[in-house]
Amino acid sequence: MRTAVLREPGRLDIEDRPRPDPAPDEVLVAVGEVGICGSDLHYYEHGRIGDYVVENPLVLGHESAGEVVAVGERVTDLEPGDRVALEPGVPCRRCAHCKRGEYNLCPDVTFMATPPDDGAFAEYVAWPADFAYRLPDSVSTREGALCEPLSVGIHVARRAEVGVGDSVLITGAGPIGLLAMEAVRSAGATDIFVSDVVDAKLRRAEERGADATIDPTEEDLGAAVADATGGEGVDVAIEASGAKSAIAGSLDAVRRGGTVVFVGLGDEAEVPLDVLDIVDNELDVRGSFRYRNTYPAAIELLADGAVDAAGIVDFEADLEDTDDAFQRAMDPETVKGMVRIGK
Ligand SMILES: NC(=O)c1ccc[n+]([C@@H]2O[C@H](COP(=O)([O-])OP(=O)(O)OC[C@H]3O[C@@H](n4cnc5c(N)ncnc54)[C@H](O)[C@@H]3O)[C@@H](O)[C@H]2O)c1
Ligand SMILES: C[C@@H](O)[C@H](N)C(=O)O
Repeated sequence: MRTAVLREPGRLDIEDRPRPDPAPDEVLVAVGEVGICGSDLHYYEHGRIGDYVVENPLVLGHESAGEVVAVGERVTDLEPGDRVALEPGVPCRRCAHCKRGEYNLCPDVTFMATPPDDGAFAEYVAWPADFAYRLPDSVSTREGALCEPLSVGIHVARRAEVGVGDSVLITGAGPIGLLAMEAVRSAGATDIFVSDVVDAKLRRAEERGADATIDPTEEDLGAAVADATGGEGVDVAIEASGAKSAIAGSLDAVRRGGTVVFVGLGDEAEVPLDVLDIVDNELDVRGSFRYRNTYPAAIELLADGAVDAAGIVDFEADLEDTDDAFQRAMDPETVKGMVRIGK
């Protein structure tokens, strides 16, 4: 089968590899579409993310969906012909976190395209059947692949406990910020503000229904949000850029008693926080890491037409052109590129 393999930073080669066989609990999936994520781009550019270093050739891609072509002998609920979205992180199922149900925190997770585990820029992937979710006819294979970043958005909306009528600020209008916007809207948020430093991203957020957009290089984020909320601040701020200034700005923009959730992963891990401000204003400050139990909700939301995930896509490319597609995806105005492999 053909695969796109990262052998050294800045170079993806198309290579033949043996087609995997499904284990007894696995399905063999003919991959249809795969999204290019910021973390794929980071491995492509730098060959590492923090302690995860690409030491051996690595197949990138973890936002994937496709068609089941074979099932292992113990798989009873999927069959060849089913289209499925693949949840890329498979936890150990045994540790304390897994037992508590917070399997996204499992330290022994196998996560596609995270060294040393290969991802989905390949014609076939063998994957545990319970992490493959059947797609109804009303959900396209592309939308199935986008269940992954949508899941990040759903988890952050859940972590923020967004409620009906809430006002929400989202800093960063990349795929995560834009899909968090879809998730918080479907959770009942009515006033959604989005900030970004790239004009095209702000326009994109407006087209997709943001009530107001803010460029923090042109106006003070906290002041702009205060103006728009009668001086009070938003109920919830979701930080989805990783930028140091947005981290501080999201704390300024939230109302007393409000909630700030950090989902962005910046290059700088240490950022000064005014703890007295957090205490005095009784803020809930939380992190949000990947997701758990979100795929069924993502698929339901897509099937109901409650969220638009495919609308974030700027372009698609064939597997052979994955390297070019990565170059295009690095343009700051691009939100999402997809690689089409099969049906
Ligand atoms: N916690 C998790 O589980 C998780 C999962 C996926 C991605 N992430 C992280 O979430 C962040 C968003 O992911 P993405 O794929 O959308 O990334 P992205 O790089 O495509 O989007 C980030 C956006 O933030 C904007 N930005 C930069 N500086 C800003 C500022 N000061 N204020 C407002 N916006 C600013 C950029 O212009 C860009 O549009 C990244 O840091 C990523 O690493 C975290
Ligand atoms: C969750 C996923 O989208 C993210 N890029 C990660 O590797 O953690």
